[in-house]
Amino acid sequence: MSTFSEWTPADAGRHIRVPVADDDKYSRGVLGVVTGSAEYPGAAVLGVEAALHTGLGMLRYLGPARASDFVLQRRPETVTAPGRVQAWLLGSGQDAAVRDPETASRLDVALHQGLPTVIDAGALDLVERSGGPTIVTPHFGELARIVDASKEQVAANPAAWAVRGAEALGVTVLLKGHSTYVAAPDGTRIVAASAPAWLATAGAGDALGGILGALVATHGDDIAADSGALARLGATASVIHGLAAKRASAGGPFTIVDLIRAVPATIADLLR
Ligand SMILES: NC(=O)C1=CN([C@@H]2O[C@H](COP(=O)(O)OP(=O)(O)OC[C@H]3O[C@@H](n4cnc5c(N)ncnc54)[C@H](OP(=O)(O)O)[C@@H]3O)[C@@H](O)[C@H]2O)[C@@H](O)CC1
Ligand SMILES: Nc1ncnc2c1ncn2[C@@H]1O[C@H](COP(=O)(O)OP(=O)(O)O)[C@@H](O)[C@H]1O
Repeated sequence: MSTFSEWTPADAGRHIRVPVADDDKYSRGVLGVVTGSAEYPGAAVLGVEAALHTGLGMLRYLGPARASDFVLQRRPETVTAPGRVQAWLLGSGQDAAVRDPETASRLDVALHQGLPTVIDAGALDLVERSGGPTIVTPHFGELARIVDASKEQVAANPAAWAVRGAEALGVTVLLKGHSTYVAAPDGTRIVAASAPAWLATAGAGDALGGILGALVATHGDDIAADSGALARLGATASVIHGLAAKRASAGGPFTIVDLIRAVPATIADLLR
């Protein structure tokens, strides 16, 4: 049985890139995002919001028109024209069974660029086409589907199934739950457990995807140099997400928009 090391706030603080005087919006990192659908436009809004609150140079949103309209209404900072990106966030709020042809084509183009890629929800079935360093973010039900197990089997031993997933898929697996297990094909094994159970609410995973997408877009060099970097960034995203949830909660319920609003102050605390 592999040993998972616990990711602390101090570890997370060391994996947040702070802009320097020479930076511009391109050097900080550009994230391309193909998420959301006519059925689930809210997932696109939450992922974009979360990425922008985590900090990055630019976000290009290239999802379906209905979702794009909502994203722009909420975040006019978003760029909706195609162009160069350093990383991709794909799949949140999409259903593989009803994917429209334009979104399918945009996912395909993204997956073939060989860039660091975060794959969530409806794009999980496309993982084999991903040409770059890849991290997938399934919940128990989604991992069970991918590795052909039952949800009960995964729930009974999530650490072991995260490892099995990483071995079977050959990519880094971030398995979401009360404790989040991150396993990479190179043997990196990390667990993050900072979230209150109030976080078990719709849209929480979409926000995690955005936080992770921003961290991946701003750490291109580290990811190219180190096969365990994506796992460490995944665990960092999970710690930021969990601590922002705690801050939004203050012991009670909260909305995912509240969690996202708490992300900048959470990051500032981690950097102190
Ligand atoms: N505002 C928006 O636009 C939102 C949009 N969203 C988007 O909706 C899409 C569908 O996502 P989804 O997770 O609801 O369904 P899906 O992947 O088909 O699950 C399959 C089965 O797995 C199980 N299961 C589910 N969750 C589990 C868990 N945490 N832990 C363990 N098991 C779990 C459960 O099986 P059961 O327990 O019923 O046997 C379920 O039936 C997706 O694209 C997402 O991004 C949401 O993010 C919400 C906000
Ligand atoms: N009981 C729990 N305690 C703490 N965090 C949880 C709990 N259940 C789920 N989470 C977190 O909430 C998020 C749920 O993600 P996901 O299932 O993809 O939801 P959605 O698709 O609705 O966004 C994950 O980040 C997971 O780690």
